Amino acid sequence: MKVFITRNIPATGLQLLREAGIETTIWTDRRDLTPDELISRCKEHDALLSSGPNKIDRSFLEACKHLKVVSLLSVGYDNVDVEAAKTLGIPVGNTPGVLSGATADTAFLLMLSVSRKAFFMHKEILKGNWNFWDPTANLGIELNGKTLGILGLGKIGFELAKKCIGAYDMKVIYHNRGRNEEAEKKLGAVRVSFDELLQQSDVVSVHTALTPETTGIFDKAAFSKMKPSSIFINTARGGVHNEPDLVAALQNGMIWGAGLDVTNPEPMEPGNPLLEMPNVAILPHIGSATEETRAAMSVIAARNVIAGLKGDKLPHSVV
Ligand SMILES: NC(=O)C1=CN([C@@H]2O[C@H](COP(=O)(O)OP(=O)(O)OC[C@H]3O[C@@H](n4cnc5c(N)ncnc54)[C@H](O)[C@@H]3O)[C@@H](O)[C@H]2O)C=CC1
Ligand SMILES: O=C(O)C(=O)CO
Repeated sequence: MKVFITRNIPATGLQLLREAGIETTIWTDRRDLTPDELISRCKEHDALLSSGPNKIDRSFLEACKHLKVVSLLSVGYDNVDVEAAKTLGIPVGNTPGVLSGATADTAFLLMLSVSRKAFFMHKEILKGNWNFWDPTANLGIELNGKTLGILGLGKIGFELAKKCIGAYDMKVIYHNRGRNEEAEKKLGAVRVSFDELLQQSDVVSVHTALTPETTGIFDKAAFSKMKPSSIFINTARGGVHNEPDLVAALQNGMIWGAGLDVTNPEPMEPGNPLLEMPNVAILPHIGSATEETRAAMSVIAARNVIAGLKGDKLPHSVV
C-alpha cells in the first residue's frame, strides 16, 4: 500500500506509517502541487495525507475514487467537499484536540502582543527608532478584568478561555450555534447573541470553522458594532474576516487593534497595509506549530491512513 504525502511531516508519523508497511512518497518541492499534479500523483497511490491548502473538491475526489482514505494534517477541513467524499465513500480524517492548546496559545500571544503593540515596537527598534523614553508614548491597553468574546467556543476556544481567566480574570461570553454547557459550568462562560458579543467584548477571538455561514462574517457591519477600544483576533481562517473592511475598521478607529494568524490569501502579499499598522500583529499561520503538537498531529494523521488502508473506521474522521 502506498500513501502520497503533500508536505514533509514529523518523523513520528512517518515512522508509524513505515512500521505498518506502508510505502511513503513525500512531495518535497517548496510549492503547492497544482490540482492536476495532485490528481496524477494520487492515481499512483492508495491514500493521500494532505496538509496545506490543496482542494479536496468534487473534481479531485471523482478523479481519485480509488483512494481508500484522505487524511488531513489539520483539524480544519474547509478545503474538503464533505458531501462529495460521503457520496463517493471516501473516508476523510482530521486531527482534532491535540492542537487546541498550541492554537489557543497563539491567540493569547496575539492578544497580548496587540494590546501592548509589541510587534510594532520591535519593528521600530530594528529601524533604529528607540531614541527616548516618553511617558505618554507607546501606550497599550490592559487585559485584566476585561471581557473576552469567543465566536465558536469549541475545543480551541475553551483552551483560550481557560488561559484568559487564569491570567487576567477575564469574563468570557460566547456565541455558538448551540450551547457549550461544559464552558458554562466550568468557566462561567455566558452565551450571547452575535450582536451582543460584538457590542460587549473588549477582545473578540474567532474559533469557528470556515463555512458558508462564517465566511466574511466579520465585515463592516460587524466591526461597526464593536467597541472602538476592542481587539479582533483571528486564528481560525482568513476567510472569516473581510480584509478591506478590517483595514477600514482599523483606519477609521471602529476597533483598536487586530491580531491575525490567518489571512486571505496566505501568504499575505508584501505591502499589505495591515503590516504597517501599529496596533496589528500578524503571524504566518503558526497556530499549531510546536514540536510537540505537530508530532501529535502526525501520529493521528498516520493512524487515520493506517485505519483507512485496512478498511477500518478512522480514529478521527469528518466523513
Ligand atoms: N491557526 C491555526 O493554525 C489553526 C486554526 N484552526 C481553526 O480553528 C477552527 C476551530 O477548531 P476547534 O476548536 O478544534 O473546532 P471545534 O469544532 O471544537 O470548535 C468550533 C466551534 O465553532 C462553533 N461553530 C460552528 N459554526 C458556527 C457558527 N456559524 N457560529 C457560531 N459558532 C459556530 C461550533 O459549534 C464549535 O463549538 C478549525 O476549524 C480551524 O479552521 C485550528 C487549528 C490550528
Ligand atoms: O489544524 C488546522 O486547521 C490548521 O490550520 C493547522 O493546524
